[in-house]
Amino acid sequence: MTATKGLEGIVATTSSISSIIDGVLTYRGIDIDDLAEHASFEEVVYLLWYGKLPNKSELEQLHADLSASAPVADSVIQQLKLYPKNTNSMAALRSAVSALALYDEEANDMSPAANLRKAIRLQAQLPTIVAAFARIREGKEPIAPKAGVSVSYNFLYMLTGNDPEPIAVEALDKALVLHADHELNASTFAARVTVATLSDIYSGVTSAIGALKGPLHGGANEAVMAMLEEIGTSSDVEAYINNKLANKEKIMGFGHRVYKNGDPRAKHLQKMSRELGKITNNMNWYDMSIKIEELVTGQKGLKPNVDFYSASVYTSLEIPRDLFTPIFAISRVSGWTAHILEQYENNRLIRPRAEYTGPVNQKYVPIESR
Ligand SMILES: CC(=O)SCCNC(=O)CCNC(=O)[C@H](O)C(C)(C)COP(=O)(O)OP(=O)(O)OC[C@H]1O[C@@H](n2cnc3c(N)ncnc32)[C@H](O)[C@@H]1OP(=O)(O)O
Ligand SMILES: O=C([O-])CC(=O)C(=O)O
Repeated sequence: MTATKGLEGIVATTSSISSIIDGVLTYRGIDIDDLAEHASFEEVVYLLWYGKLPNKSELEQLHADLSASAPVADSVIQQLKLYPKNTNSMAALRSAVSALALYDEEANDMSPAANLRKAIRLQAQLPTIVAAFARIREGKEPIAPKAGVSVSYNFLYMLTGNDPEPIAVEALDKALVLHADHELNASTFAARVTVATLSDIYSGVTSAIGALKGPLHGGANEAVMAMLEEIGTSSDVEAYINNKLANKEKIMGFGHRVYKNGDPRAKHLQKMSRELGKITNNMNWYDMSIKIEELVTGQKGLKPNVDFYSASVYTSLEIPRDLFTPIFAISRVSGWTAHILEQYENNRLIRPRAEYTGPVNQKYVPIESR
């Protein structure tokens, strides 16, 4: 038995949800470029869950269901108020999502219909939790979700209490479309491993949030912004990046386990970053990002991944840096739940093997002889 480090190249499941073939990302067979251009986030959520684009009435029903499910149990909001004010935002989200299960009477109902209802509640309630957490830690009251608006609109509204600008809603919506699913990435795999024991959907999503939090995965978008802030201006980019590369340090937001010729989502986010920079009259983050890309791609051949330009996009939308990864979760919960439902449909326990590298032929030594 020989281990493959990081399971690179191992095909661990079949799935009909999303694919990356020859560098092309599709959701249910539709190219991400097509979806980024034309689809709303809710259409993508429907596509991931049901395997087809919704017609008008199906989409209206999904909007209505998400709207009706967006309010979060008051007990969970009260718990958020008890978290230390400096709690890591992904730790808060992980804990609150785990707590949602305690107040859901269907939490352990494993029927497909109940699991779909829980997927809707999870999709609807993650934005409410993230926005409530962001306000509570600033000493403000959470804002109740608004009925009849999109997930993107509602999230921005609940964050600030103001009706967001259409351009901001459009930008966030496109970012959510781009982040919704990604084959067997680490957090989706974590979700599938958890529910393959026939554990519940809340346990699966809680595992996934824990996996997304790390800086090698979803946490990279916050690390990118921390880097941009640390560098400060375009004129300091070259020295900073050269020094990092000389020290063999990783540049966050670059590289990918699967894409070696570039992440197809990055160009959409780069374009959004430029457009939002122009609109907000602050091209600094975009200009720095372009310079970093030139240096890292030029010297290492590494291309930006989805996390790189999303950092400057969210900053232009005036979203605090430590909400970037929770926003990733707000989008990716659509993919996680689609994969969880698919796992339940055709389940088998996921239990690989380890190549043992420890000592052999050891004997128990009585404690007085050690
Ligand atoms: C949504 C997402 O999860 S997208 C990924 C987000 N993560 C990041 O942006 C973090 C930075 N990137 C990375 O750490 C990696 O590229 C990963 C984790 C994304 C992929 O990792 P792996 O497939 O395991 O590649 P691995 O880390 O082994 O890198 C291969 C080589 O490229 C180098 N490399 C990979 N990424 C980077 C980077 N961002 N900066 C500098 N060097 C890098 C590694 O140091 C390694 O070099 P070596 O062979 O000389 O040791
Ligand atoms: O697929 C991966 O390994 C990481 C990624 O880009 C994602 O989850 O969107």
